[in-house]
Amino acid sequence: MKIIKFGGSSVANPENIQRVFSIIKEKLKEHELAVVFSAFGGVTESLLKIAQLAREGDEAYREVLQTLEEKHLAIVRQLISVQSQSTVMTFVKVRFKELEDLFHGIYLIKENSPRTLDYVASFGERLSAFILAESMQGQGLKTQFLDARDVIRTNDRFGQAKVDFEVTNEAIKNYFAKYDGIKVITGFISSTAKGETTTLGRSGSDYTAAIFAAALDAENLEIWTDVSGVLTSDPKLVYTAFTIPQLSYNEAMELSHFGAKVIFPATMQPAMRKSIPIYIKNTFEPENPGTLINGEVSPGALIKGISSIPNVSIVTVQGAGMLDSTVGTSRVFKALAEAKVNVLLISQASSEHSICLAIKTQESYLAKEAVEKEFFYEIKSGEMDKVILLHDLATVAVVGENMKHNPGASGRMFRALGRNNINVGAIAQGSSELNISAVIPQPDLQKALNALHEAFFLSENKVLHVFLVGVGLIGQALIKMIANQQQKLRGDNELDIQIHGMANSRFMAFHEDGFDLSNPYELSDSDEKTDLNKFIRTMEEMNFSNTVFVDCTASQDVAELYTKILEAKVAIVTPNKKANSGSMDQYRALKKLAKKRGVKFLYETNVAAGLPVINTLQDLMLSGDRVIRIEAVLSGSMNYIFSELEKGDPFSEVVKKAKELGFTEPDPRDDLSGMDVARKILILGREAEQDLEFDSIEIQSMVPEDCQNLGSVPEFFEVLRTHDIDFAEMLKVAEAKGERLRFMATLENGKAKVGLNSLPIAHPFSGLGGSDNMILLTTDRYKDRPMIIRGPGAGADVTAAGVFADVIRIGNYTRE
Ligand SMILES: NC(=O)C1=CN([C@@H]2O[C@H](COP(=O)(O)OP(=O)(O)OC[C@H]3O[C@@H](n4cnc5c(N)ncnc54)[C@H](O)[C@@H]3O)[C@@H](O)[C@H]2O)C=CC1
Ligand SMILES: N[C@@H](CC=O)C(=O)O
Repeated sequence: MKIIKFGGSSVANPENIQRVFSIIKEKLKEHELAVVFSAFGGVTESLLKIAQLAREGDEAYREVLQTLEEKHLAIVRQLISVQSQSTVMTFVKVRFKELEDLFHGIYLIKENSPRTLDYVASFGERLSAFILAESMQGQGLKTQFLDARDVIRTNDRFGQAKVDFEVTNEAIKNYFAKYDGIKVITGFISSTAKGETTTLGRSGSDYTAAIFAAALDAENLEIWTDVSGVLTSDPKLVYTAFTIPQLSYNEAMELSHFGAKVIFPATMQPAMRKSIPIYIKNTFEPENPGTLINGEVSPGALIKGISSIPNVSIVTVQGAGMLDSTVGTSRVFKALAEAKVNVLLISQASSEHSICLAIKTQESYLAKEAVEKEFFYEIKSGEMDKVILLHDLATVAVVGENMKHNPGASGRMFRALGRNNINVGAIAQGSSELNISAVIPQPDLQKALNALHEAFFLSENKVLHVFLVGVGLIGQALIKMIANQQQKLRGDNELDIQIHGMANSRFMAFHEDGFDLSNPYELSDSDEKTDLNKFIRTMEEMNFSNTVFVDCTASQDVAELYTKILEAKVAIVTPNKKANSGSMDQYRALKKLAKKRGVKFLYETNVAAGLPVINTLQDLMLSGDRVIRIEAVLSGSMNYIFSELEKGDPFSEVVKKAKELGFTEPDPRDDLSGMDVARKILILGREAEQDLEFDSIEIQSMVPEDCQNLGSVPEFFEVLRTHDIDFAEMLKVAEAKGERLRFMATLENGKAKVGLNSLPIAHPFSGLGGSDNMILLTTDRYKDRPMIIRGPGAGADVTAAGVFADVIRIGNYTRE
């Protein structure tokens, strides 16, 4: 014998009901069955709502009741053939007439006792199970409708009645011995010895099914619902959550205590006592094996699932009065029990001076009142403090029997939370080592769940969630690189990089599961106009763990958002120099903020694209070196322009070519004016721990005066042409001296200079061609011969590769 139970969503409408019938018919091929039904979806809520309206004297109750009757009659019409409809129609109409009288009574006497409400609610299952039994009969199945009030005996605690198992088990066995056919049973309802209708409380229909399974020593119990079993975490918050194939009874109970909603612990008890396996299955995906809950502890994974409870408060009771812990603690719990406050988690410091309780926020005020009343005199005398409430919190719990005697689970849990800057307010671990739970800030809940899910279930693959602003030359090259390397990184590096948000100056788009990079997304297809604040808001709302904001623009507006981004504990990677070349105070503030928030702010490509200049300088400084002098060619475009000029092409053409090759800034005047190089030497100076402001840099501009204030770049090129001859002349003068023109930056004694230099052929910079950069670092340690870093310092690929390397660095940093 199998007991199968279908919840309200499974029987919400005729289409779903037909699915249920198919499942039943399939099962009947191999097993004897008894079926428990909940009320049709939404019916119990409607009945209770009508009772409330009637009690409030609101005549609208009649209309809602009529709609409910029509809903049932419509189901009858659709499920039962015209010839067989009349008995069922009469059954339904008689029940609704009774309900009408009942509600009229409530309307008149304005009273809704728990006893009345139980009776009202009972109609939901009585109607659904009867209609479904008749309908199954119509489909050729031999059924026997059973109103569970005839067999389940309870006390008179209306709303949450306690079952008398001795009487109930006997009655069930007798009933099953007496009647043939598939028993179609009302869930949720029961009765007292006096015949008063009672209900079994939350998830009462599951409980009904478990009671029957235990009484009949069923082979197993199947709970059919609208999700595919118990998932590793809440799928609305963790998109990678998956079905747990098997759970022990203890694991299932622990998961549901901490918020997993599929099964309610009390309902499992009767089946658990008899070691009856419970399957949680999905009516809408019957082929999915779902979750098996039984007495076994399956080997393997350290934990089975992660559950959470939102809207939690910490209630702290403290003071010398607690020092006699046996008395203090017991008085706290007595007061809470009397106030019917449910305690989710308890944490007590070894000093026994205080006790910390996690309680649902809506009950926390009651808890405070109850405890302060209990300790009234101690608080008055100063022996105890007033109860402290801390709100806007949530609990997360990792659950699994394999944590028992296996070190590492708590380390992994708190490392994952710590790496994601999630503050832990209280911790508890039962001595059974079945769960470790922590209280965290509510706004961090989704991030925490994802971080834990990754740490425990996807630990081989660290997921990095990227939000990219600036999908121009560098941004596009970066996307291509990530797309090409995605598989390899997943395999060899166990790093999964997903892009969830993209924006250029016109449009933005988001993808919760990550864009499919093998199929490039065109931002122009998005109908969402770029709004940078909204971009950041959406990124925050997605609340992923390990989030990286990548800025591939040259925009000041984007740079100004960095503070907000770092405040949100999101890492930043950028080739954009604007933020680091603002004021010294701002530069320091960003670094300080990143450190404070524990997130990375990486900008290796601010100087010399992908060449390792900034990291090298930082390493030198960290290891105690001191920079004496920096001499450098820091502009790929300017080096290209002046070295190509030597081949005889006109200056304006060479500049155009540098732009086409992706060496220049979006506006090439930023290069020619020396501004871009000035920003770079400023950043290098600051990395060398020197206090430098942009205004102090001596800059020689190569932009002719009449080109400076022109609007568009094409206009600029037009006018620049008229100066080709001047640049050709400049080159001629240098060549006549046997020298080369190179655009250089120097920093010495706190003074930075940027400009064009005529250099002897033997100078190391004279040999530089193409977009090459060269940086000579003279330091205390590299005094006789400077350290040299040389290579291509501009271009889409080398820059994107540098940005990519910074992103990967963050992936490695966030790894356990
Ligand atoms: N080209 C190179 O070799 C190197 C470039 N860089 C830096 O990389 C950055 C990007 O350069 P490119 O890709 O060449 O520029 P680009 O002009 O090709 O692309 C810039 C992108 O940013 C977007 N954008 C601009 N302002 C925006 C705003 N306010 N909001 C949203 N999107 C905005 C544009 O729509 C475009 O998609 C610049 O900061 C540049 O200095 C750094 C090292 C080398
Ligand atoms: N425009 C720059 C590239 C980025 O920094 C250059 O020419 O070097």
